This record gives sequence, structure tokens and C-alpha cells, in this order.
Amino acid sequence: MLKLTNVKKSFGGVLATNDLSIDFTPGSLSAIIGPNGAGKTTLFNLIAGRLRPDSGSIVFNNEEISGLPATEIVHKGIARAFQVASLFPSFSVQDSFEAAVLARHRKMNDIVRPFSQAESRDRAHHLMQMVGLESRARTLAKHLPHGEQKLLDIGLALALEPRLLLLDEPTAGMGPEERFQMIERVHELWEREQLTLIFIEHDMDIVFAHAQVIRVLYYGALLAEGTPAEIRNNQAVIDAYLGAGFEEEVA
Ligand SMILES: Nc1ncnc2c1ncn2[C@@H]1O[C@H](COP(=O)(O)OP(=O)(O)OP(=O)(O)O)[C@@H](O)[C@H]1O
Repeated sequence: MLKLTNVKKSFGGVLATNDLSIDFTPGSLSAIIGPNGAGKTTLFNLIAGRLRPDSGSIVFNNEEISGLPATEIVHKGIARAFQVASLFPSFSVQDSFEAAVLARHRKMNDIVRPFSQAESRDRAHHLMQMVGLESRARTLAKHLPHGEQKLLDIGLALALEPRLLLLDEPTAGMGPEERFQMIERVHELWEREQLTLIFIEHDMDIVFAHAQVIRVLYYGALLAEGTPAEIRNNQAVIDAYLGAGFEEEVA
């Protein structure tokens, strides 16, 4: 599905991605963790085509994608939830989804058959149901509470019909209860849509409760990868990131 081999990226003297090799299993739900500046966002930028690696390869569905423009990578089936809701604050939830659906299909279907307005409305409705925003159809994006703006961002990424979804801190800025509701919704979406999903997350309770595989970045390199149980007991990860006493805290 997605395989990085010996990927490197530096900014001036900073090696943000240091010889990274990762093989993401199709259909998996995995987390990327690590201290601030470890290279998590850079990794997403490389996968999504915002950055070009200095060297190494990134293969998605047997195709080399490193260096392709971001728009082409979206068409290959990789989407990332950005803070899109804030880009169109005066669009209603429904209009945001319809615009995203039309944008997705304009490029693909123009020649064969235009995507009708009724079809885009149906698809928009389906997306609203997927992320649980049906009751907010008429609400303007700017009036949604923070958590629902995040759901809108995720829904807009899903409008691109990805096979691989990248979520950068889906629970950031939320209270403890809202965090768990959010990650449970994400988990459900992953299961229902049979996506491959990679999320960056700083909240270890969430990571250890939901990820099947956890990968730990440290100074741009892969310090460890494994199941939550393996990572929890990995001495190098405890020393570099989790800290002593962590095992008892999340157990
Ligand atoms: N565009 C850039 N120009 C210069 N340096 C950059 C750039 N992007 C990232 N870096 C540097 O690369 C390193 C990795 O940054 P990155 O944002 O990927 O880390 P991160 O793990 O996502 O951190 P955080 O948890 O704080 O979001 C850092 O030292 C950062 O300062």
C-alpha cells in the first residue's frame, strides 16, 4: 500500500527525516508519535506531496509518488484532513461538502459525463452522515464548535474518496471527553470505510487505546514500531519519549 524506503529530508542543517523506511499495511490504523520536532508533520508533508524528499522512495499502490504534485497524489488516493473548514467560513456544512464533491468529480468526469447537482447533493448528504454532521447541514462552518469543525475537515478529506487518510492531531484542542468521542468516530470511519489510516497524536491514552501499530519518530528517524504492548515495554521509547512510570499510567 504505502512504503517508504530510506527517505531523507533536511532543512538547512536539520535532518527532519533521517533515512526513514516504513511499510504501512493496507487497511491498518496506525499512529505516529514522538517529541516535538521529531519529524511527524514532515513525514505527512512528504507523503502528501507538500515536500519532495532529498533522497529515497515513496511507493503507493506499486507506484512511485515522491516528487509528484500534491493534487496528483490526491488523485492517486491519498487525502489529508487540513483545516479546510476555516478556509470557507461562510459556507454552510452542506455547501462545503457539495463544493468538495463537485471539485472532486469535475476533473474526473467532465469528458465522460458531468456530475449532476442532484448527485453531488446525495453524495454530500452521505458524507455528512459519515461524520455525523447531518443535523448541522445549514450551519455555517465558522459557527461550528471546534470539534465539529474538525469533523468537517475530515469529511472534506473523505470527499476526495481516499484509500489512505492522514490525520494530523485529530483531537488537538479538545477536552478529555470530546477527545474520546472524536477518536471513536475516527475509529468507526476507518472500520466502516475500510481505509488505511495514519494519525499523528500527542495524547498517549488515545494512541494506546486505538492504534493497531505505533511508530515512534525521534530526531527524524524511526526509533521503534510495534503494537501498543510492544511500544509500551520498549526501553528506548520509554527513555526517549514516554518517560518512566508511563506503563503504570496507561495500564
Ligand atoms: N519548512 C521548514 N523549514 C525549516 N525547518 C523545518 C521546516 N519544517 C520542519 N522543519 C524542522 O524540521 C524538524 C521536524 O519538524 P516537524 O514539524 O516535522 O516535527 P513534528 O514532529 O511534527 O513536531 P510537532 O510535534 O512540534 O508538530 C524540526 O526541527 C523543524 O524545526
